[in-house]
Amino acid sequence: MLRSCAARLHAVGALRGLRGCARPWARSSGPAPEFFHEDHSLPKPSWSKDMRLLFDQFMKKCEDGSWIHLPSYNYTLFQRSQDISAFIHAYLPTASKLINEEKLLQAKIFTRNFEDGLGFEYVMFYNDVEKRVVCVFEGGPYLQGMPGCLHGGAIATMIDATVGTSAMIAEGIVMTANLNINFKRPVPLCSVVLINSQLDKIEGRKLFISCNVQSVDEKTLYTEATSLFIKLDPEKQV
Ligand SMILES: CCCCCCCCCCCC(=O)SCCNC(=O)CCNC(=O)[C@H](O)C(C)(C)COP(=O)(O)OP(=O)(O)OC[C@H]1O[C@@H](n2cnc3c(N)ncnc32)[C@H](O)[C@@H]1OP(=O)(O)O
Repeated sequence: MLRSCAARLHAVGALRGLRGCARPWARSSGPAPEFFHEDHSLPKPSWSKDMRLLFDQFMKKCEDGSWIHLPSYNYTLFQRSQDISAFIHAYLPTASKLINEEKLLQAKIFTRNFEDGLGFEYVMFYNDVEKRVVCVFEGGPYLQGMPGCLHGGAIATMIDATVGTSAMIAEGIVMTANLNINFKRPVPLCSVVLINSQLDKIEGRKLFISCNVQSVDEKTLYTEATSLFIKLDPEKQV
């Protein structure tokens, strides 16, 4: 079991551009640039007390191996342009006709490219037995929607990232087909929330993952969501 869990986390690593992972579509090899080495899910001076407290609590749970801390980087997928190109041609051939490959060299994960403390601050943990990914998330002042509240799109983004991580761990290369969100209470800007996701079932290429967003004391249920992810089939012309 640990072996298969490690294999799937390895797949997530590959998706995030970690070094040394098997990438069947990759045509080149060699060391990754330095920017891949910074794990953005580790404590920073800009983190709030609540964020740090929850990080420490989850890291404690990681000690017996039941939970795993998931690293996170600010550049996406692959470190070399030919890798990106090979991936897109293999998995997204229709989209590839419209993609400007020069611009791809500048691509970054948008949740990881705000100044520290101003945008998305988050860290995820994974429990293989329970098939859960939990994200500790604090939305900074640049994510305001209604005055004093987190923008719904920012919440949707982090839900997508959390359930997407769960889907990638389970099945590798997936895309969101459906994300259904009920916003039940406004999330206060700059507060820490817990995004709890649960892999409910897998049917063929379809992965069903549910999710909720709660306050740290678990007294307020802010948001509930369900999602459908589809494992990409390189034989299909998506
Ligand atoms: C990187 C590290 C960062 C860190 C990790 C961060 C993670 C972030 C995750 C972000 C992920 C995204 O936002 S992805 C971006 C947003 N999503 C997209 O752009 C996807 C756009 N849609 C598509 O490309 C396509 O529709 C796909 C790939 C989803 C599915 O196309 P397909 O492969 O041709 O599959 P298809 O045959 O149509 O469907 C397969 C089965 O699923 C069903 N199905 C398909 N879509 C739906 C649907 N919306 N609702 C219900 N059912 C559906 C079909 O009926 C069928 O069921 P049956 O007949 O078999 O029963």
